[in-house]
Amino acid sequence: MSDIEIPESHPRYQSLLTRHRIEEGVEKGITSKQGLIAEGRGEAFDYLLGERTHPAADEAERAAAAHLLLAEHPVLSVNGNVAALVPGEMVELAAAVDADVEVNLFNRTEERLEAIADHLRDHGATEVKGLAADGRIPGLDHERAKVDADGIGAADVVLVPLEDGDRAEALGAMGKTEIVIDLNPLSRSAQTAAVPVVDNIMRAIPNITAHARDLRDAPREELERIVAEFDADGALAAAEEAIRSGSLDDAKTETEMDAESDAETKADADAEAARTDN
Ligand SMILES: Nc1ncnc2c1ncn2[C@@H]1O[C@H](COP(=O)(O)OP(=O)(O)OP(=O)(O)O)[C@@H](O)[C@H]1O
Ligand SMILES: CC(C)(COP(=O)(O)O)[C@@H](O)C(=O)O
Ligand code: BAL
Repeated sequence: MSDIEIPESHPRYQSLLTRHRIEEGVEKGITSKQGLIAEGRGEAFDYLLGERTHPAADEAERAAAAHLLLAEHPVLSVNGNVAALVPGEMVELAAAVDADVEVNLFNRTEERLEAIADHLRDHGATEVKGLAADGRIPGLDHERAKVDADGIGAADVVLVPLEDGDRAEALGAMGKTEIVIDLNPLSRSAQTAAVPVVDNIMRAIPNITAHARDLRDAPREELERIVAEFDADGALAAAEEAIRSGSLDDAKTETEMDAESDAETKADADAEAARTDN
């Protein structure tokens, strides 16, 4: 990694930190060079989204937590970018929802598989799947088809961050519920997901974990209600609207908008009353 220190006061500190983690990931043999390009694409969308978690993404993160808690066998898929950016956070989420962690790579090499598994173990993972690769996802011709039969192969809910739509579609065809994290609301993976989380993985994973901890003791009915009420198309539309309007900083939930409109009506009425009094 370059030795340049980024001051925390820099206005784009988080984004620069992210670049450095990816750069370091490449140097350690964890992230592919393609990962640098994928990071650049993600950054562009994050810039347009105001580099923050908007209310629709937070709702998706809560729905993701509910799905993971309800699952019989949840699995968190890890590629070279995910391992470089959020290794400890993925291990923490796995512990919070009792999920397996499985390495699954597009640019698959044995060296990188081993390096990522070691890196996850260094961050507290006790078991890392993906090295057996004794299962296959039907209908995929590339390396992402290789999965562990008792990992992604047997999962009912899979978290697939930051990757191509092909596998998201193929996993859906296998009847698995997919949670996708992708900053591009137009990507095929986000469009295919049961729960598209349009947010930076650096913010999304800790927030899903926080929701999971909050919901850990919730009755099953409440988790099922959160899952049933989640609107995937609405979440994608809200993200696209935030990008197009450039007004994410002002993005409000409907409740906030209603409250504001009530306040404005009251202010108008007060002003009118004051005029009448004079
Ligand atoms: N830090 C990040 N957090 C969340 N998403 C990210 C991050 N970095 C990159 N991305 C997103 O990850 C995706 C990686 O690109 P990839 O090439 O695998 O998919 P794609 O071919 O664009 O997707 P699709 O086939 O789904 O349309 C991009 O959509 C990019 O916006
Ligand atoms: C670079 C990456 C985001 C991940 O690649 P890997 O770590 O090989 O699964 C890939 O999906 C891509 O967009 O090209
Ligand atoms: N866009 C590269 C292929 C993949 O992520 O699966």
